[in-house]
Amino acid sequence: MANRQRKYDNQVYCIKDLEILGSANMLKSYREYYNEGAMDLITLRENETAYDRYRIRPRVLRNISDLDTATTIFGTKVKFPFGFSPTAMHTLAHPEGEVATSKAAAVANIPMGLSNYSTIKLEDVIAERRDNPYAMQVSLLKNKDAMIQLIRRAESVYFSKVCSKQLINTRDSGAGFKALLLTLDVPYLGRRLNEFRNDFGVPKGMEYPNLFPGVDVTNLEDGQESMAYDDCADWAGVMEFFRKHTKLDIWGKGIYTVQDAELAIEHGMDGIIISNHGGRQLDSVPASLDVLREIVPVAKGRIPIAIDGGIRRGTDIFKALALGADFCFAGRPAIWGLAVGRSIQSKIYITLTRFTTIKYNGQKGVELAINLLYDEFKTTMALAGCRSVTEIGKEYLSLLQPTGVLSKL
Ligand SMILES: Cc1cc2nc3c(=O)[nH]c(=O)nc-3n(C[C@H](O)[C@H](O)[C@H](O)COP(=O)(O)O)c2cc1C
Ligand SMILES: CCCCCCC(=O)C(=O)O
Repeated sequence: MANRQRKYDNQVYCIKDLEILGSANMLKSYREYYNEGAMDLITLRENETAYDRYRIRPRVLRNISDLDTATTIFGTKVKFPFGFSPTAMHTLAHPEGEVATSKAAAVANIPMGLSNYSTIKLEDVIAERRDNPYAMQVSLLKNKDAMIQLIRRAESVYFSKVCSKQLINTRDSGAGFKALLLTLDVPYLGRRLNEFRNDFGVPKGMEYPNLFPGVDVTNLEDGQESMAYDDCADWAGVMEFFRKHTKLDIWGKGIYTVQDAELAIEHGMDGIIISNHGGRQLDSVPASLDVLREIVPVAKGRIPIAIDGGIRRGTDIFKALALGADFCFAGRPAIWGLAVGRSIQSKIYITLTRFTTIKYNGQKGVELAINLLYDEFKTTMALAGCRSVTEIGKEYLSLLQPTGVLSKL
């Protein structure tokens, strides 16, 4: 039983349970903002179901006693090939918001992408020394000053931090922001019908303290120019701007085609995330897993390839790696973990004999999400007979044809 954690809080045994319990803890308009996507949700659904078309082909008697799930991303060793995609406004799911998500990611030693629409200052998200890597997501805006001040702040958290009165160069420890994730697929926001139907809005006085510090975003007029997306952006201009303003690695997030993967390589990006924004931008685009299969034959080994969208199980992570991804991210599981955290009560000790109960523990909810995926991934590796992440390859998968026939990849 050593490899199995049988009892989880609140009867949550898999990410689906987490989704159900977390969703029940949220207001309808917030729940639908998080869980739904663009138009008829075709891509949103396919992101998940694409994984079900593959079957794992285990090998036996492989001596998996030294099984190692570790890998590297953004130049840093992490616990397993999984991290959090940047998602906006975590405080709508839990009052501790991105701080809770960050603490859980740090405890687990996995990477976290921080949205530029985070509702907590990036300096507070990384307030203590952490050894896991972070990536700052940047939307391409017309307002270049907003992006430049964001980059400066992300870099200064990365380069120098005072810990226990000692100045630490976090570049050496692996902590802090190591990369920018440029969101390439939002020249406009997608049409999310739930937001129209629910008249989705954020609470009065809310800010995006990383992009527009001090601005009450609920007071802005629709289409406010200072916050507008850059609909003139092109490859050369974007790369020139970011290379000029940062020393951090530059990853492109929102790659949907082989042609754009080629352009990312040609323009010297440091990595790509194959992503359709969790089905929230253009509906009817293919599942990200199907795009991965097209991109791997031309891009593998030339640029690090990550994927997000629909990853809900350890077997999904295994399948993406077997199809050639170097790393996997997911967005919504962190949100559901935060929301589940609303009903996790924790006892904290004040002295050796007295303790108090904290009602809301967002960090514990997010840790639950990570632990589930980690346990499932480790179990999958063990049962498939893979001792290290680099051993996972397409020989461990078959494609299940609609006829029921299994075909080799
Ligand atoms: C509620 C929500 C907010 C998001 N906000 C951002 C964002 O601010 N910037 C960004 O680049 N992507 C954003 N995304 C997209 C995620 O980074 C990621 O691509 C997506 O969640 C992956 O799909 P998954 O949720 O199925 O794992 C958001 C996604 C969700 C669900
Ligand atoms: C003006 C705030 C927009 C936040 C958008 C965040 C996002 O990308 C999402 O998918 O939602």
